[in-house]
Amino acid sequence: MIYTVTFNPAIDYVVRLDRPLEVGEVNRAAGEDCVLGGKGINVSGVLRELGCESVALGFVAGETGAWLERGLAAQGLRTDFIHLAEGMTRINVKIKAGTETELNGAGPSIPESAMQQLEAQLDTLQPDDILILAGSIPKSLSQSTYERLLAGLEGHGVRAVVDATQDLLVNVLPYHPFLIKPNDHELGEIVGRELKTDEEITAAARALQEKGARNVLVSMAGNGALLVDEHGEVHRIGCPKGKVVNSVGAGDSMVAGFVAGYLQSGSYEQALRLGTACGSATAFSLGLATKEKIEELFGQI
Ligand SMILES: Nc1ncnc2c1ncn2[C@@H]1O[C@H](COP(=O)(O)OP(=O)(O)O)[C@@H](O)[C@H]1O
Ligand SMILES: O=P(O)(O)OC[C@H]1O[C@](O)(COP(=O)(O)O)[C@@H](O)[C@@H]1O
Repeated sequence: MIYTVTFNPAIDYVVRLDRPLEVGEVNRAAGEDCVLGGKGINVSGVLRELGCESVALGFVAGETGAWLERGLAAQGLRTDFIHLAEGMTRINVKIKAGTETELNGAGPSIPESAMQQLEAQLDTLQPDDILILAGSIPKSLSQSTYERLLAGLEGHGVRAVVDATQDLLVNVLPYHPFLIKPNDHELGEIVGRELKTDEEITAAARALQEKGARNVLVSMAGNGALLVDEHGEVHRIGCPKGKVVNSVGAGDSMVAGFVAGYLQSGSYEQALRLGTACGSATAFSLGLATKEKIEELFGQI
């Protein structure tokens, strides 16, 4: 079974302007949509489109949390969220005005008792299960939070996928995650320099492998992606052509496609192709990638 964990789920409030955003002024939207999101939840949504079952775990709170949970159930997603007694699941504002501006909320605090509930859920995972830890954590938690979960699972034979930034990601490397997926900017932040060429990206990805990561997938938005696999082989892929509508969730879609592709084929090359089809299918759609859009783009890669 595949489990995704979203510590800080979100309702993505996507607002479209038909002119550039004017900071400090009243801006009137041309239209708006609400998308139920958060990185792990997005991964679960795209996995479902690919015919892979998953359970979305994580923390929800308040009326927005109830809305999120109800909405995901209506979409047919399996969830097993922990309910926090205080606070509210955040609303993240995504402004599409030619360029994309994001305003992501802080999210509710997660008390130690709720952390322990999550650990009890993860204790039931079986060898060969896949655990996907994706997204930020509320400020109240330490940057060793993902590390703590992987330390607790050592020896269980669970394969971990981690999509996070900075220390939250770096701290899990000694636990040999099966896959990490920084984008090129996040990878640059980790190694402390701007990465401009494929050679520089490859060298930085290898540095994270030396610290313990098995496969490092570096996404580069419209420039495609680069994978350094666990055998040291470098795979480079571009993107299919299309009109970008909303790239929120493209990275999560790529993670879903990569995992599903690898489970189906055992091939990193195929995993990268399906990951790319899913990432671009989301970038070219208002919400997340659909099965039809993924199949259409997969045929073009
Ligand atoms: N503008 C785009 N055009 C085509 N494909 C895209 C675009 N943006 C993202 N994608 C696809 O989605 C993948 C992940 O996107 P990226 O923006 O790098 O992830 P993240 O959201 O994690 O920063 C890319 O590698 C690519 O396959
Ligand atoms: O565009 P990406 O990186 O795939 O992720 C998009 C998702 O991540 C979020 O931006 C939240 O990100 P964080 O958890 O890192 O704050 C959600 O609002 C959105 O659904």
